[in-house]
Amino acid sequence: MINLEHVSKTFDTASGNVHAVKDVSLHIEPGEIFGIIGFSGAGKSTLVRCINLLERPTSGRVIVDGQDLLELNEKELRAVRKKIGMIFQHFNLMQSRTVAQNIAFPLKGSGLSKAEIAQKIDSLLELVDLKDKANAYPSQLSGGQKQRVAIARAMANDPKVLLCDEATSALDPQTTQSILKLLKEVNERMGITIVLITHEMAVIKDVCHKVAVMENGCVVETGEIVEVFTHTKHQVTKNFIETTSSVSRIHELMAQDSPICRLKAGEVLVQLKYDANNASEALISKISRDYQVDTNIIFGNIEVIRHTPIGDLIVIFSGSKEGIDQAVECLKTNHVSVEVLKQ
Ligand SMILES: Nc1ncnc2c1ncn2[C@@H]1O[C@H](COP(=O)(O)OP(=O)(O)OP(=O)(O)O)[C@@H](O)[C@H]1O
Repeated sequence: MINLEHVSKTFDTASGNVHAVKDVSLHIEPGEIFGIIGFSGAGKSTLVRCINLLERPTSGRVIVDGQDLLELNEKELRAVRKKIGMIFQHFNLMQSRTVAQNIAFPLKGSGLSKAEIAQKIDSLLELVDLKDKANAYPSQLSGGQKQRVAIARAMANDPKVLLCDEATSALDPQTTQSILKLLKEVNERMGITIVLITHEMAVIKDVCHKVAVMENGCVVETGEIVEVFTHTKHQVTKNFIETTSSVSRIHELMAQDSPICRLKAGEVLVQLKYDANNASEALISKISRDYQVDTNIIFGNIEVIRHTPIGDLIVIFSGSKEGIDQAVECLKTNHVSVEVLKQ
C-alpha cells in the first residue's frame, strides 16, 4: 500500500542543515496498522508528512497505492491526498464551525448533493458515536470528542490510508483507549491502512500489527510487533519496551543490590522472553532434566499482544557452568530470547 524507498528529508535552516529523515525505506501492507515510535525529534512527523507530501522528500520515492507521488502534478496529487486522511495531536478543528460543518468541509467540490452530504455526515457521526453533537461547536467538546470529530472528518472522503500524528498524546489514558478502539474498528470494518506515530509503546502494543522504531532520523528496527517484543534488537527499542513492563524493575533492583538478585557461586541471573509458540515452562523442565540446571523464577509478566501471549521471566539458573551454557543454547535454539543480566 505504501512504499517509502530511501526517503531523506533535510531542512535548510539559518543555523545549518537539519537531517530530519535519513534514508528510510519502509513497506506498509494494505489493511495494516503500522506504528512509528521514537523520542521527540527522531523524525517521525517529518516521515509521516512525506507520505502525503505535506513535506516533499529531499530524495527517495514515495509510492502510495501504486502511484509514485513525486511524479504527480498538482491536480493528480490533490486527488491522491483525498484518499489519505490525517489526524493530529491537537485536532485542528475549525472553531467557528459546528461538528457537522467540520466533517462536511472535505466534501466541498465532491459533487455530492446536499442530501447525500447530510447522509454521509449522519453515518460518520454514527461511526464515531457523536450523533447528539452535530450542532455543537468544538469548544463545547472534550478532547476525546474533538478527536472523534477529527477522525470523522478524515474519513469523509473514504480514504484508503489514515495517518495519525500523535493522535492520543493530548488525551487521558481512558480516552486514549476509546480512541484506539475506534481506530481499530475503522481498520477492521473498513480495511483502512493506518500509520500511527507515537512516543508511547503502550499505544503500539495495543493496536499495531507492525512497528518501526526511529532514532536520529533513521529507522533502527522494524518488524511484526510480537517479534519486536520477544526478540528486541536495538537499545532504543528496549528502552521503549521497558516503559511498558514491570520486569524492567530488575535493573533498579540490581542497581540497589537487592537480596533477591544476589547470586551464589555458579548462579546466573537471566531474562527470558518468549511467545506462545515456544512457551518456556516445558523448556524449563527440559533443561532441568537434560542439563541438571535448576531454575528459580524471581518474577515475571505475561501479556497478550495481538492475541499472542508473551512471557517475560527473570530467573536464576544454578548448576554447572557447562550445564548452564547448554541450557542457554537449548532455549535459544527454541526461539526463547535469553539475556544474561548477572553472573
Ligand atoms: N519545518 C522544519 N524546519 C526545520 N527543521 C525542522 C522542521 N520540521 C522538523 N524539523 C526538525 O527535524 C527534526 C525531526 O523533527 P520531527 O518533528 O519530524 O520529529 P518527531 O520525532 O516527530 O518529534 P516530536 O515527537 O517532538 O514531534 C527535528 O530536529 C526538528 O527540529
